[in-house]
Amino acid sequence: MTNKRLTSDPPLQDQLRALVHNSLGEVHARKCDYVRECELPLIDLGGLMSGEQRKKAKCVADIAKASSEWGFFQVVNHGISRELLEEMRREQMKVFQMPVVMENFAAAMAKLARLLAGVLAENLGHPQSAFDKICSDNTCFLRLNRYPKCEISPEMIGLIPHTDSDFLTILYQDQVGGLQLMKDSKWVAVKPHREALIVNIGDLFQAWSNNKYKSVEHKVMANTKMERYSIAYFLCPSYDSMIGSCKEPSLYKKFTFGEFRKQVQEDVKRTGQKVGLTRFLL
Ligand SMILES: O=C(O)CCC(=O)C(=O)O
Ligand SMILES: [Fe+2]
Repeated sequence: MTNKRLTSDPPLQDQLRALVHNSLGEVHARKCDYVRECELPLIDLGGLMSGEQRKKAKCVADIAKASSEWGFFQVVNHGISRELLEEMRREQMKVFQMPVVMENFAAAMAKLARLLAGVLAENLGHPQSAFDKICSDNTCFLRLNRYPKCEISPEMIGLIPHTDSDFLTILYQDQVGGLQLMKDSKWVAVKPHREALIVNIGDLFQAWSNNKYKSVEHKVMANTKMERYSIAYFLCPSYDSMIGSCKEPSLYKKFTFGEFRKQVQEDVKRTGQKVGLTRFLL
């Protein structure tokens, strides 16, 4: 993730600048005509709703006239409240700010994920930078999860049991709860902590660490009263990165992240389930 991408607002500003620059010659080559401001035909739609036939007919005639003479018109008394329009505008502005916030968030998560992966690598006698080169901003990603409430049953699954196909995941969850993980062959529910982010080891770290670190099955149960939101950041290597074991004898065959993903996708397609790391056991 480059600084350029972070500071560019709108995101494609550089490309836009080049485009404008290239087309400027063309614009100046044409004669610069004076553009007059106009007032579009303004139609009061109150007439349409009125019980008075005469007013209604006048309104219809105005619409038809503007449609044939201008092909454009503006309407007032249209029935859409100012509050709704303004609320929508505020939401629109948020949507357009979203990519910038997301990029900043992903960059901060990436830094933390790399720090933790480095510490775990060092603990097994490898340099802290073991994953710096192979982890790629192009394959790391954010997943924005929403779990609607389910009033019918507290047993409703929000996200099926799975392990994560990455090195390490960082999860920012709200206070609703619902995340469960396998501990000593039993499901346990994670108690939300307002200040804390959750970190879990993924399949690639389990393979790299030769089973020292565990990629544990987890799932999400839907809440009966509240919807739940979480954001997960997945630290992944580039697809051609070879994932070997950090020590011999290795329990797993060597594989690239690309091969691993392909195998997972094929298994899911064929059996409806992820088989995961056991596919690569020696
Ligand atoms: O929402 C959660 O708590 C977990 C999400 C998760 O496991 C995932 O996105 O892989
Ligand atoms: Fe997960």
